[in-house]
Amino acid sequence: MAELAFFTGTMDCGKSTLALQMDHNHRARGRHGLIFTSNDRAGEATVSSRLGLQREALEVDETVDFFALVVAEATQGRAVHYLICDEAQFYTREQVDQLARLVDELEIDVFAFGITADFRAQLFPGSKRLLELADRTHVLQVEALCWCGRRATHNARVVDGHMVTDGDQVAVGDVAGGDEAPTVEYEVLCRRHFMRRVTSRRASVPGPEGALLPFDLDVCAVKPPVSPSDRRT
Ligand SMILES: Nc1ncnc2c1ncn2[C@@H]1O[C@H](COP(=O)(O)OP(=O)(O)O)[C@@H](O)[C@H]1O
Ligand SMILES: Cc1cn([C@H]2C[C@H](O)[C@@H](COP(=O)(O)O)O2)c(=O)[nH]c1=O
Repeated sequence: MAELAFFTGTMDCGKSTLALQMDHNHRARGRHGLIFTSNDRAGEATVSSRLGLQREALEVDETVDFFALVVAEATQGRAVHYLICDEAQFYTREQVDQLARLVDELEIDVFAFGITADFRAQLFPGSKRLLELADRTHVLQVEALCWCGRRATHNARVVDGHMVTDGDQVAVGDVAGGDEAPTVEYEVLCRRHFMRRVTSRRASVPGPEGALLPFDLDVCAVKPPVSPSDRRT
């Protein structure tokens, strides 16, 4: 039975690595798949993992019709067994509907990968629709960590060293510590430090508390980093 599976998590939790591994495993068993991505950091039509793996892919923009594309492929004698869809947060709602149709009407497995929420903790359109439609949703097991040692759950955007909460939803960029100096930088944080806008940079510079994001949250103190053995599970 074909399925629509959504693999999600923060930035830098291993989604693209898993996407390439899944493609490898399915291809190794003689299945024919198509790999899609959108706005990968490494450039157009590429799925790249921070572990160094990279593969050519089909670039998804708003004109792509997954259903028509797969039918055209099959009509030319190349039956498609599965799709790998990276950076699926950037897909449109209609495109995710097309992916679900491929599963239900043509029995094609669709494995989608993407971050759930943007730098304001608001759902991306593609992720929202995937959460609504997927047969199963997996939060990746490799946890990216906040500077405090807790599990990171949020993606903060950092501009000129400061966390921002205004701007375009889409701004391609990397987490700090990547190979190249990013134009737009992101840092993964636990919820409490995301809400209080305490990035690693701010945590190391004692100063007044910043304004809270507009969420209803009890006051929580900024604590020094905890060692892995003291981490909460
Ligand atoms: N030098 C490294 N050594 C070991 N693991 C690494 C290294 N660099 C990155 N990683 C792993 O790769 C993960 C990021 O993988 P990637 O597929 O690029 O993430 P995502 O697509 O979710 O942003 C990190 O969480 C880390 O586990
Ligand atoms: C939070 C957030 C992220 N992005 C961009 C930044 C990266 O280019 C991708 C995520 O890629 P990854 O493989 O999961 O690291 O999304 C964005 O455009 N807007 C945001 O709010």
